[in-house]
Amino acid sequence: MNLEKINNYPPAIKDLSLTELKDLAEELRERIVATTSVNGGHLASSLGVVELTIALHRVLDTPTDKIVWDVGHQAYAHKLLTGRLDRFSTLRRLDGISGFPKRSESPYDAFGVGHSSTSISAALGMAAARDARGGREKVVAIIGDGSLTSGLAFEGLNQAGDLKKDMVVILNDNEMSISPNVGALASFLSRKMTSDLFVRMKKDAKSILSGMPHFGKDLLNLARRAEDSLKGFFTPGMLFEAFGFDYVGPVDGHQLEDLMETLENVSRLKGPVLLHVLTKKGKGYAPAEENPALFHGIGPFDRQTGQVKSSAGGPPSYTEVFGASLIALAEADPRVVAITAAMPEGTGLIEFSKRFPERFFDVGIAEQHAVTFAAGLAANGLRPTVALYSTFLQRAYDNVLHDVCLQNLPVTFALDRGGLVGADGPTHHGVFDLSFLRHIPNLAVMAPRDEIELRRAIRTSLVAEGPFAYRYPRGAALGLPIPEVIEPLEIGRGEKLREGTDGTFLALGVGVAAALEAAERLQEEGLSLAVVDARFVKPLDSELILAEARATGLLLTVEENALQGGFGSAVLELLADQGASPRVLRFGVPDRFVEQGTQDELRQRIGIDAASLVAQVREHFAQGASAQNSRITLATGV
Ligand SMILES: Cc1ncc(C[n+]2csc(CCOP(=O)(O)OP(=O)(O)O)c2C)c(N)n1
Ligand SMILES: CC(=O)[C@@H](O)[C@H](O)COP(=O)(O)O
Ligand SMILES: [Mg+2]
Repeated sequence: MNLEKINNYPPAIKDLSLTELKDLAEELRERIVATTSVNGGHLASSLGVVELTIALHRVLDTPTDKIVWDVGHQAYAHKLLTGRLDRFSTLRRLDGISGFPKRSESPYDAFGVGHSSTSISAALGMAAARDARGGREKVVAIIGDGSLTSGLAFEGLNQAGDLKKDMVVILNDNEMSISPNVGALASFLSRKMTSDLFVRMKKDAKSILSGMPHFGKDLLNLARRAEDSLKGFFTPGMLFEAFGFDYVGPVDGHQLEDLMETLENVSRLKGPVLLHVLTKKGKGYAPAEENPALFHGIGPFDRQTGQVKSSAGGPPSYTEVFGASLIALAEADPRVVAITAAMPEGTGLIEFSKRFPERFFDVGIAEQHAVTFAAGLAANGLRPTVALYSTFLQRAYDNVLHDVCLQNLPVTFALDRGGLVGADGPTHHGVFDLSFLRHIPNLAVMAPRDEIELRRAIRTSLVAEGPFAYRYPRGAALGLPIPEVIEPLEIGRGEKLREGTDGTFLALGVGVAAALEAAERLQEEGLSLAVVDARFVKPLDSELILAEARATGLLLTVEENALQGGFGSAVLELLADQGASPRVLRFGVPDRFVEQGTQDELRQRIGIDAASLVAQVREHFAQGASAQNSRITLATGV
């Protein structure tokens, strides 16, 4: 098998014949489909770049030459061609190989990634470093048409055109982001538009020229010769050439021979070059070709039928609850509008977009713009909800602070995938939001414990006078019956859920269920723990927290967020400011990046699931007097 040969020695790809390379493409597709059907993963994007990946490794001298993937969700073939065949079955699993390129995993992974639109900037930095130290390696960035919609990509293009470093940017154009691409750039890149325009122009020119009596024929021949440059002028080449790039393409991204030849030529050119490659998302696996959005990032599926192995009939996901609830509230209030940054499916806004097309905005992969755009909407009378994955809001910190909160505008941040997300790993865990939001003045920040509280949070956010953020986890809600009337929350007010005398769990979000279960189990061991859902990280329910500090003298904070600067930190600040001195144990995400795994595995590993809480609290009480020597304990997990 060609793949096995290459696995033992990646440069062996240079010795394969064209037929063997084509067979290799089949082997790669087979392996990618087989593994993702079991593990889940980013199937459609990876299938789309199989030939491109082969061509890159065939033409370049990796790992000396640098391949910089954008987002990195399409890099499965790259992994298989660079010594990770044996471990590929562990893709996205606990202690397995990552779903994204990762420098610590392989020297072939030139740059770690997971968030989009970083490739051009990173590749340019590498090219500048190469020149500074007199190196000779080639640098190639591969960016998708969706990722190109981000401002960051254009910042990279802008500087690259100015620095004129030798580098290649490959635009992998499949006309899709996760969903079909949006925005003016998408229409500009559109194959239909460019080809229609070109054909029409050619036709018009031909009939005008051939109608001229004397020199019409000569002109027609001249025009034919000029066809290539004319085509370049009226295709996306125009855009990239304005940025100082040489534009080559479009090239069929599934024709291996042409692709290798073009890449060979392009990699010898001086200065920045943009190679435009046309690919098909999901190529080679019919269900993914037919439904690339579903197979963008998919859970385990039956590879014969393409049917997703879902837990149908279970409770709705938090994402679905959010989407349905926002629709209900939008029906009653015409000022309610929703914004997504290229993730209408992921954030549960597809139904909203159909129901209220005029009140729904997909801004592309442009989180910073999404937030400032929302600020503009709010400044002019609307009630925008910006629905983003928590991890992607990290991009827009200043926009939240400067454009929304400083002006106290009523913008809502609906932060999906708050906490540990699972298989996507450290690039995607939403475990920093409570820390990076809670110090911003005017912003209320809360984490609902279940779907009823999420509905209440949504309702509250739309009547709040200023900005409001709520974050909720990836995955299924608890399946609670939804009351007919959803009451808004009192901002800054927690709720005591369980009485106890030996200590108090102060929890929020998914931590509440874990604390309740732990308290229940500890009761059986003779320990009486109260449980409070703090709800808000800001404003804190200081009254309730101080009362518990006085009543039980032991506070156990539980959060699925970084311990640094998170909820537990906020409690400590409150206690210090008030001169209160209960014993405090903090449970949360330790000061390191958490790897991939299922959410349950990760919670267990860092010690915030119910069983781990029980064990740690039991140990605390067992230690008795010696533990009293230190007043604050960090529960850091293993
Ligand atoms: C900053 C950021 N926002 C959103 C995402 C989620 N996301 C991952 S891939 C993707 C679509 C990328 O489209 P494209 O670059 O065209 O790649 P394709 O999947 O089409 O190959 C999106 C929106 C992300 N990874 N990073
Ligand atoms: C690569 C990327 O950023 C997205 O595709 C992300 O992996 C989606 O995550 P969910 O599966 O949680 O929607
Ligand atoms: Mg794309």
